[in-house]
Formats: sequence, structure tokens, C-alpha cells
Amino acid sequence: MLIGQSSDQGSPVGESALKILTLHREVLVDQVKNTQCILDNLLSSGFVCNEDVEIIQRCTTKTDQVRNILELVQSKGEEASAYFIHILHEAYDAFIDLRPWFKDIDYKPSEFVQQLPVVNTDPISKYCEKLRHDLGRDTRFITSYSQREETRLEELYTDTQMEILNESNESQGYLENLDDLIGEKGVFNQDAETIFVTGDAGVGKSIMLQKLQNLWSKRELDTRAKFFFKFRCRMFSAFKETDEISLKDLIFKHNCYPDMDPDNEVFSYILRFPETVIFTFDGYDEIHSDFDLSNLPEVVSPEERTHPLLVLMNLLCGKLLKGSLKVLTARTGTEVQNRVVRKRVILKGFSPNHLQRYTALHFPDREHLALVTMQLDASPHLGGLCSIPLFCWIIFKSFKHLQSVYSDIDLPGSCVTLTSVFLLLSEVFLSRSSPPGLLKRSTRCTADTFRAGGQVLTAYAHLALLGMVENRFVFQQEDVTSCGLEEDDLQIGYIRTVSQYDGCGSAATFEFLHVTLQSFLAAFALVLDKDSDPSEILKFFTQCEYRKRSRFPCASCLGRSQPRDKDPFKTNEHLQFINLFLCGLLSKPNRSLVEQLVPPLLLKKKQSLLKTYLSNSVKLHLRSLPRYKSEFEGTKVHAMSTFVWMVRCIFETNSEDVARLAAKGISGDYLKMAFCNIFSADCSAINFVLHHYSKSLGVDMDNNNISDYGVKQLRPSFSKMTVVRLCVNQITDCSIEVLAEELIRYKVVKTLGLYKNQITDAGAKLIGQIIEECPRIHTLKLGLNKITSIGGQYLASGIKKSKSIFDVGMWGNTIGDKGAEAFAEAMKNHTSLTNLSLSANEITSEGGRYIAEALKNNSSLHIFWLIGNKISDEAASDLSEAIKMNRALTHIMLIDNQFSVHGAKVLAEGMSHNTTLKEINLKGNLVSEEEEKHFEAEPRLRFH
Ligand SMILES: Nc1ncnc2c1ncn2[C@@H]1O[C@H](COP(=O)(O)OP(=O)(O)OP(=O)(O)O)[C@@H](O)[C@H]1O
Repeated sequence: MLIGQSSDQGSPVGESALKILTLHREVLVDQVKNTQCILDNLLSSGFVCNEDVEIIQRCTTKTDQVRNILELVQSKGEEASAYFIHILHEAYDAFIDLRPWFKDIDYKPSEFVQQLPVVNTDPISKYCEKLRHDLGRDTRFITSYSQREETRLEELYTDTQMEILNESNESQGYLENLDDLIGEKGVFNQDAETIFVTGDAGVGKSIMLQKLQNLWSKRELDTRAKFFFKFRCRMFSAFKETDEISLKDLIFKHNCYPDMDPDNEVFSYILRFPETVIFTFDGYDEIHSDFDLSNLPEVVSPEERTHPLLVLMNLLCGKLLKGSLKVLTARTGTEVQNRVVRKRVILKGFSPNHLQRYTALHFPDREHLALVTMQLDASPHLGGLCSIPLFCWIIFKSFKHLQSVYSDIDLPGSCVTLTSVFLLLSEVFLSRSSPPGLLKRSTRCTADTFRAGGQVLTAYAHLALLGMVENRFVFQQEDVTSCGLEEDDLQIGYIRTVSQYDGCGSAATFEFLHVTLQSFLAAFALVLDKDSDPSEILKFFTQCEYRKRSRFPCASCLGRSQPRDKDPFKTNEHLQFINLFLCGLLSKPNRSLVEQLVPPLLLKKKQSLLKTYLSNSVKLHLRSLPRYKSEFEGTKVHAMSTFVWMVRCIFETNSEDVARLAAKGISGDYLKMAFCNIFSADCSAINFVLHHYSKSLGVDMDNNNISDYGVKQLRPSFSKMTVVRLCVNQITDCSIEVLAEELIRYKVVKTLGLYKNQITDAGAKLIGQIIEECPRIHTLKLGLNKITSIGGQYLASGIKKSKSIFDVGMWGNTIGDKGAEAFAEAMKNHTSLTNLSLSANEITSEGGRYIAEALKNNSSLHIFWLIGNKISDEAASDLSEAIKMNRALTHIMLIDNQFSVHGAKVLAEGMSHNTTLKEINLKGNLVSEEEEKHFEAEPRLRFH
């Protein structure tokens, strides 16, 4: 009997099973842990008898048992040996450690052996199988807006951007795939076990986990984890204060029960091998608890019972089941201490490429696809919203509906707010409840749909508000009924069933399709309410002004959401969204629609209350922003992410008055909005405020997630921007086209910051034109883009002609020697350029010689950064000559190049003729510590 081939040992194709067992005996003795399953199968297939089994079971250690089994099957011949190997192969989870070995021997079972059945009798494997089966079943579909319309995960799932951060929250690049998420990439704390993933509402955190679970269930995730337990954090707040569970209960009762495991083998295995377990906990921000658990002991025993929240916290901290991996998701702004976090990941939604792929999945018809793509391109407001998968999905669903009803895809007007998107979604939902045939444009307009669906909408809004007031996201049947919702109404799609009535007393529970949808409806409830005092609409604004300290001790040890102070724009996101939607629903453009449901006088009253409140808060907020004076940029105003929330609310109100007020309140020369979690869609809102700013303004939006859509939305504001800082923002050449048009038209720009984006040579060409044609530009930051020698030449040509530029940063591109030659040409007789960085640009001595030549004819440059290139002794004498003649340079940074002691001597010689130079830094070159001593007489030549 011949099977497989041993690739690495060069054995002939078709190795005999007997020989394999002899050759690989050591691996097998070492890796095979489960003998019962092997014996069960050998026995039932008749290769061994009961007596054989008994003898083997008498061995006390597993290793001895394996040795004896090996001897036994080998003594029984080739067929028994082949079947033995086949058992190891087929009982997958029981022998998971052998998977690499099978790959190594390129295992191919013979026809004979394939006909013999293998039953996996190992309880642990059976449990793993059950877990995989359950997870596979539970994750197969993305639940769409009605239970009738589920879409297969694989038909719609599209990758999103996963940015890794270090412990100081600085970007470390992007993860490629979900294997990377649970892998070693980006780990900054080896002692911690929790991978912490944050992201804005609807950015796809849950779907990302769903995909992770689905991949694991299909064995397509690169992990050796045998157990995968998924939980939603909101379940932990659903327990009563007196409820108690153990880790074992959590896993078995609240996730998956092991059938037929009388000896408790599964749990023992989990405790023995915690590294084989992955947990996912979705929505840490959804834990709302005022329980005082401080008197409870911190349980660390897996069998001991305590409050479920403590079990969760102890798991995350690694006090329970140490060694297991946890993936925890939460909305942006939720903080967890670094000591608990293994790595930090931020989900950033769809990039333009992802969006293209996602659009194609939604619109397989080419014509529709082209139409939708064209419309999205034409409307950056929509494109911006679409970078967030949830909004994208809502928009696409609504378009499909419009298309089916009106036979064309007609996008909403140019000023699309989040409220308008959710109104559109509501229109789609409510029109579902109408009798068929009434959906034609001629018979039912938007106002009619809302009027007809008013009762159902009110009932849902009531339910949503009830939940928000009580911090609840899961509803019982009684809640649903008490709000006036009937069986048929549940089909509309606002809510979905979390758990079905199980016939044993557990009633069905429900939740809103998405928390943001619940926020939208809660805001609607405030608008619709005719009984309470109108000022009640402000209750979530005012509620946010004050917040009780969390009494939850473990939560505070992990670090909960950022503490709220009296700033009304600082709060939990779902409450912020209520405020945002309230602004949208009470805005002028929506008046005629809302008037269908609320008496006009009451509506007016609410509108004016909101406007007054907002105006006062805006004034207060802007006055409280930190400001400081800087020598070159005037008064700098430092905005925080709460400022962005304020701007979002103003945009939703569509009130030019409040926007004007906000613009006036900025009253500075420079607005710093770096690290504010600004998404592309927010740029419409920022533009809405900034277009009222009458003076010119520097704007720093570094380190956000603006992307090309955002830049398009900011287009009108570039006319007044003296500083345009868009570093680390996923910007490509498309944005540079917009910038070039606007900046060249208005010529006011002084600083252009585009560090760490995705700009290529095409973009560099346009930036070259900006430099050439904008007479005030003095600073350009283009490091870490994708600019080669071609782009370098364009930029250099612009710099050569500019009389204003004095600081250029090109670190981390690849302009090479050709680019260096062009920059050298630009430097010659330049009058303004004082700081230049061509660091890490693959420049060799050839480029170094061009640069040296240029330095002989330059009297402007003070600091020259050439770190991390490949310049060596071959350029030393040219540089030395240049140094002798140059009278402007103070610092030449040649760190991490390839100069030896010889080159260093030549440079030192040049320095002796130059009194202006303060430093040439040769740290990280090829000069030994011993050799450094030769240069003690020239302290300006530094090696450290
Ligand atoms: N990667 C993705 N591919 C396709 N669709 C996605 C993806 N991510 C999200 N979606 C769509 O967006 C919707 C919302 O996503 P999800 O519930 O995962 O957001 P979330 O980040 O967990 O939001 P929240 O913080 O409010 O819980 C999904 O129901 C799905 O329709």
C-alpha cells in the first residue's frame, strides 16, 4: 500500500505506510495525544481486538500508549498502518497538531483506506466540531433590514481598512487581512491578551468579527485555536445585580454546551490549554451598568460564580483563563488601559477601492453599477458617507428600492446629511407596509408615506426612546407590545429578533437593526412627542452635561469611555447621535415632512428651543477651546473631537445662522483638528461652517480619515486656507487634482502638509505646479508617499522656480540619484530654500556628487537631511570641496549612510575650512568606536 510522498526528505513518491511510521515515529510519539479515538476506530474496523486495546490502556502514560499502538499497527502490516495514519488525518481536531506534518509528507490516502470509515470519538473534537458548526451557521448571513432579506456573508463582505496603533496611539500602518489581526503584527504588549478594535458607529466592527468567526468555522483562519466563543457585551448588562455565573457557565450555558462529556474533559482541556481559545466580545461601549460590584471578590477561579460582568473583566485582564486570546470591539472614544491591551486596531471603513468592490457586489448589473458609481463620484457628500459601510448599505438599499419603484436610480439632492439618509431608509421601511400597487410616484410622495405610516413610526420611536432612557438595547415582547407594535409591524424591518420564543418559557427578544437607527428613532420620538414639555427635546444634550461616575470597579480598572464633563458635546456616541438626528429632524429642509406628523406650532417651538440652545452651547464651547499664539501662524485654536460633534450637529440643522456663529467663534488664524476622528463625511459639515469664516485660516487636519471624498467636500474652503495640513489621511492623486485647481486659483496657501499619504508621481507633478504658481508657499511636507525619480523631477522643477519656499520634506520616497540630480539643480542659486530633507530616498554617491556640486552654488540652505541613504566615501571629496566653499549650511545630517573612516577624514578636512557649519552627523555609518577617536579634535563631526 502506497501513500503520499515525503517532500523534504526526498523519499520516492508513494512511500509505504509502514516506512512512514518508522521514519516519523518521533513526531508521532511527540504529537499524538489522544489515543482513545485511535483505539475506537482500530477496534471497530477490525484491525485490533478488545484484548489489544486493554493491553494498550494499561500503559500509564499517553506516550507509552502511542508507542505501543505504533508497534501494534506496524506488526499488523501495511493496511493497519495506513489506516492508522488515516485516522490521524480524518479525526481533524483530535490531531490538529499534526496538520503541518501531513502537509510535510504531502499525504494522499489510497483508495482502499478512503473506503474505511473514521469516527471522531474524542469529546473535545466533537465539541470543537459543534462549535465550528454553530459558528458557521450563525455567521453565514448578514442580517439585512428585514429578516426576509438576509444576504450571504461571502456575497457582501468586503475588506475594510484596519489601522494598527502603538501604545501611544501612533499609527503603525495597516493590517492586510484578518489573519494579521489575531497574529503578531502590531503587538506592543506581549503580556496582555486582548486585541482592542475600535471604530465609529457602523464602520463594520461586528461584521469584521462575524467574518473572523466564519473563517474560523471553515478552518480558513490562520490559527491553531480549537475553541472560539463569541459574545456581545450588551448581554452582560442584561443580568440583574444579584445574578452570578462562573466561567464554565459563561462558555457552556451562554454559548455552546458539550454533549456527552460525562468526565468534564472539554472544560479540563480548555483549562489546561487556554492558548487554544479565542473569545470575541463585541460592543464594549454597550455595557451600561450602575451595579455596585465593588464589594464582590475578584474571582479568578473558573468554577466560582460571580457577577457576569466581573467574569468578563477578569477574562479581559487575563486573570481568568490566562493565555486565551480576546478580541474586544468598541466604538471610538472608549478607552482601555494599555496594560490590558495586546494590540490596538482602528477600523477605518472602506477605502475608495473597497467601496468600488462593495458597489460591484451590490449592483451586479453593469449598467446600474456604472450609474451608481457615476452618481457617487458626482456627489462627494454621498461618497463620504459611503466610506462607512452601514451608511453605504443604507444608501444602496434605498437606491435599489427607488430603482424598483421608480425604475431609475435617483440620488437625493446635493446636500446629503445623515438624517436625510435615515429618512430615506424610513421611507423605504414605511412604504413596505403599504398595500402593493400604491408605491408609484404618482400616487404616493414622501409626505404621504410618512403620514400613512405615522402610527407605526411613532410606536417604533417610542420603543427606541424607552431603550435610550433606560440604557437598553434589547427588548422583551412586553416592551414591543406596550409601545403599540403589532405582529405585522415587526415585518417592517426596524427591529430584528435576537432570540426566538423557545417553547420552554423563554420569550422572544428584539433589538434595533443598528444602534444608530435606534438613536434616529429616539430623536424622532422627541420630535413627535405632543404631551411633554417641548424643552424635553433637549434632555440628551443636558443629560450629557453631567454624568455619574461609573460605579463599576473592574470597568474603571480597564478604563471606560472617556469621562464626560460639562461640555454638552462630550457624551456616549448613541446619545450624541440622538442629538445629531434631533438637529436634522428639526432642520428647515425637513419641516414640511415633519409637519405631517407634528402640529406646526409645536414644531416651531421645538425648532426655536433647539436653535437657542445650540447657539448658546456653540458660543460656550468655542470660548472654552485652548488657544495659543505662535510666531508664524498667529493665534492657534486647538479643537478636540467634541468640536467635530458640534460641527456635525450644526450641519444637520442646516442653519446658516448657527454655522455663522460657530465660524465667528473660531476667531483665530489657525484651526488645529489633528487626531479628531474626522471621517470624510464630516468634511461637508466642516465646510458648512468654514465657508462662513471671513478671514484666511490655517487648517490642520492631520491624522484623520478624510480620504479623497473628504477633500472633494472641502473644495470651497480651500479658497481661504493658508495652511492645508492633510498628513496621514489616505489621500491619493485624485485629491491632489482638487488641491491643485483650488490652491492655484486662490494662491493664498503657505503650508502644504501631505506627509504619509498615497501620492504618486502624477500627484507630484501637480504639486510641482502648486509650488511654482503659489507665490506664498513656504513649507511642503511630502514624506512617506510613493514618489519616484519622475515625481522628484517635477517637484524640483517647481522648487527651482519658487521664490518663497523654504522648507521641503521628502523623507521616505524613492527619488534616487535622478531625483537627487534634479533637486541639486533646483538648489543652485536658490534664494529661499533653507531646510531640505531628502532622507531615505535611495540616493547613492552619484546623487551625493550632484548635491555636492549644487552646494558650491547655494547660499540659502541651512539644514540638509540626507539620513538613511546610500552615500559613501565615493562622494566624500566632492562634499568636502562643497563644504569648503559653502557659507550657509549649519547642519548636514548624514546619519545611516555608508561613509568609512576614510570618508569621515575627508569631510573633516573640508570642515576645517568652514566656520559656519555647526554639525555633520555621521552616526550609523561605517566608522568604529576606535576610529571615532581620530576626530576628537573636530567636535562638529558627530557620531552620536
Ligand atoms: N466589511 C463589510 N462588508 C460588507 N458590509 C459591511 C461590512 N461592514 C459593515 N457592513 C454593513 O454595515 C452594517 C453595520 O456594520 P456593523 O454592525 O458591523 O457596524 P459596527 O461598527 O459594529 O457598529 P456599532 O458600533 O454601531 O455597533 C452591517 O449590517 C453591514 O450591512
